[in-house]
Amino acid sequence: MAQHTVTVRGLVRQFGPRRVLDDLDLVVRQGEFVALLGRSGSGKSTLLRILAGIDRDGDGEIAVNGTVSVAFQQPRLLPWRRVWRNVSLGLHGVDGRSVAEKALAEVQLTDHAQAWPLTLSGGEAQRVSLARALVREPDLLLLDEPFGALDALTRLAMHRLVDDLWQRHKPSVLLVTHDVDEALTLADRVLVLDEGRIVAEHTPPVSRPRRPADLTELRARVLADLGVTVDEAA
Ligand SMILES: Nc1ncnc2c1ncn2[C@@H]1O[C@H](COP(=O)(O)OP(=O)(O)OP(=O)(O)O)[C@@H](O)[C@H]1O
Repeated sequence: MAQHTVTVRGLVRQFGPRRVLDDLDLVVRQGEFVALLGRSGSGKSTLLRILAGIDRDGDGEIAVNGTVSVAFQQPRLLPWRRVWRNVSLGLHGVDGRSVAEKALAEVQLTDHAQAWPLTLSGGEAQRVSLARALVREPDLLLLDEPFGALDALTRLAMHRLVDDLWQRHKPSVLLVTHDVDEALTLADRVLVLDEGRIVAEHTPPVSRPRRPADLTELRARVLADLGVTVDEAA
């Protein structure tokens, strides 16, 4: 039987008196793309930080099988290092330059390997951040609102890129997002977090790329789970 990349049971994370995560269960299967939706403050980033090992104060069973890379909403590049060095930072025992160039080619940034981060557009910087995550060939890719700060067109291009990278490398992915369409377009399973637990789970059609027209009904159901009512007449 295939092993799960993430198994979480009974996870509790408390800040003072407030239980942000409250007896949460979650499984991410090997090679599965899971999106996590939830209202602001529902604990999505907290969960990701716990899975990434950045926050070690969660109680419960947390098993992450394999290597993990994280990409955040802000690319967090080091401005004093060239793009390729940002990508290869922290890699040991390999030719950093050539693995960085390979990862940059995957995100179509070959021409920017020598550039300084401050000369990049927002979308380019976010692609560097993705290259940096991919260069480690992670078993689990944690994406925390990675496209939230991008304009709509760049975001669509990033969706295509991530879909393509995922299909080629098949890491397990846990994507935190506010964007219902992003979740429904990219993920195998869409989870809704509320009151510290997963309260709903949806499975978009398996076909890829997914057409917005195929997702209308599902979008309304997910929005209802999030407490948003859709005006049918709109
Ligand atoms: N270090 C901390 N100390 C105290 N409270 C915290 C801390 N980190 C997070 N919280 C609280 O936990 C709750 C969940 O925060 P988290 O960032 O996980 O939410 P989120 O679902 O990712 O929100 P958003 O969608 O707005 O990014 C919030 O109410 C936040 O104020």
